[in-house]
Order: sequence, then C-alpha cells, then structure tokens
Amino acid sequence: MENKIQRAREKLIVALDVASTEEAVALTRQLAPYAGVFKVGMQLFYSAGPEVVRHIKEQGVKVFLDLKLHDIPNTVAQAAKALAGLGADIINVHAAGGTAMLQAAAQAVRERAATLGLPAPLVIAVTVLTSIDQRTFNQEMGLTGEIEDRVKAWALLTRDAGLDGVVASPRETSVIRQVCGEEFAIITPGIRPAWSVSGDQKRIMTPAQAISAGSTYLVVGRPITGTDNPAVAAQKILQEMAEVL
Ligand SMILES: O=C(O)c1cc(=O)[nH]c(=O)n1[C@@H]1O[C@H](COP(=O)(O)O)[C@@H](O)[C@H]1O
Repeated sequence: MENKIQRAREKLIVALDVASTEEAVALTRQLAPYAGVFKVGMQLFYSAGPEVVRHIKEQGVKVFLDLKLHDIPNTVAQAAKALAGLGADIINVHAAGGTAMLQAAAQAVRERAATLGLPAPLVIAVTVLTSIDQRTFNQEMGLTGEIEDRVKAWALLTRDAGLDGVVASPRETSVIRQVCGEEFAIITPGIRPAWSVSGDQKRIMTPAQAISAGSTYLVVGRPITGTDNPAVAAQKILQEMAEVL
C-alpha cells in the first residue's frame, strides 16, 4: 500500500488558487507529503507575480504553470518563451488556438528551456473546460455535437502538433487514452470526492473514478484547500486514489 500511496502522490496536483506567495508557500509546505505537483493559476500568478514559481519550487515539488495561453501564434510563442524561463515543469495553452499556435508554443518552450539548460516542461493543451456542460457547449458557445467528440478531436490535434498531453474532464479520459495512446499525459480537473460539493464544476468524477479511467494527473483545488484541514482532505483523496492503483 505504501508504494501505491507514493504513486498516487506523484499523480496528485493541488491547485493553489490563493492570492499571495505566503499563502501558497504555506499550503505547499503543509501538503507536499501528499502531492507531488502544485498548480499556479491565474489568480496566484497575477497577484503574486512570476517569482512565485521559484518560491513553490524551493519546497521540493513540481510546478504546473496554468495560464492557458490562447492568442495568435506569434504572441503565444513569445509569452510561452517568457514562461519557459521560470522553471515550471508543466505549461498549458488552449487547443482551440489551432495547430499553428500549438506548434509555436511547444517550439518556443523547448528552445528556451534548452538554451537555459533546463529540462523541457511538458506542454499541454486545454480542451473543453470542465465547467462547460452540454447545453452551454451547444446553445451558448454555438458548437455542434457532443463535448466528448470535440475533446477527442482536440486531443488528436494536440498530439499531432507534437505536444505532451491535454487537460480534460476525467469523463473523457478513456476515449482520449484510446486514441492518443499510453504515453500521452491526461490531466484531469473536475475532481469531486463523494463528500465534497461540485460548485462551478460540471463534468466531474471522484478521485477513484478518475484513476480507474486512466488519468495521468488529477487536479484538486477546493475539496482540499477550501476545507478546515487541507492535510486531512488531501490524505483522504490520496487514499481513495491509492485503493484503485
Ligand atoms: O487548466 C486547468 O487546470 C483547468 C481546466 C479545466 O477545464 N477546469 C479546471 O477546473 N481547471 C483548473 O483546475 C482547478 C480546479 O479547482 P477546483 O474546482 O477547486 O478543484 C482550478 O484551478 C481550475 O482553474
């Protein structure tokens, strides 16, 4: 079981959706025994600044820099180049930017990392956000068909553009795994243990269901950080993951 807990820890990404470096570092210290990767998203990056990545890395964990770049290829390439110098282990962009944007991002990140002598971060594309349900997808976004088919198509586009993986709902993990293979990284937010509330997340699964489906990483924020005792919540989730590994 100890071995399985270790494997589960490597797969757990905690979303540090807080507003200051102090809060983020305190949470990382507290939760590092239970999670191997910590996610710096828009709230933390825009409030605390780029230096926050270094402060989190100093705690001996990996960093997923989740800024979801989405713009014309040249703009994304320049932004990705700047981010690649910060030492993050995972960087993401939106698959909806298309092949030229995806390739430009991956090339810029890999070239910059090589120039600096850093290991190349994984470059990942967000497919359809986990807060989008089928009605919103069809009626508000004006997109036709099933969300699962769009996610599958964008996952293939992402793989063919040479990126390392995608962000999707765990509900789409099995279909992505089928078409993109074992090596492709599938990062799944929208994780809700049975004892937590779904909030704004729509396409959700429990930690055990996401692991059983074949997700490479699980992203968990509020079910851990929004509780009175984040360490206990993280431990419970880790246990649930380990049981099906
Ligand atoms: O790219 C992401 O990380 C992401 C993509 C997505 O489709 N859905 C999604 O929730 N996320 C992020 O994953 C985290 C989920 O947090 P909780 O809903 O609090 O568990 C947030 O930081 C989101 O920004």
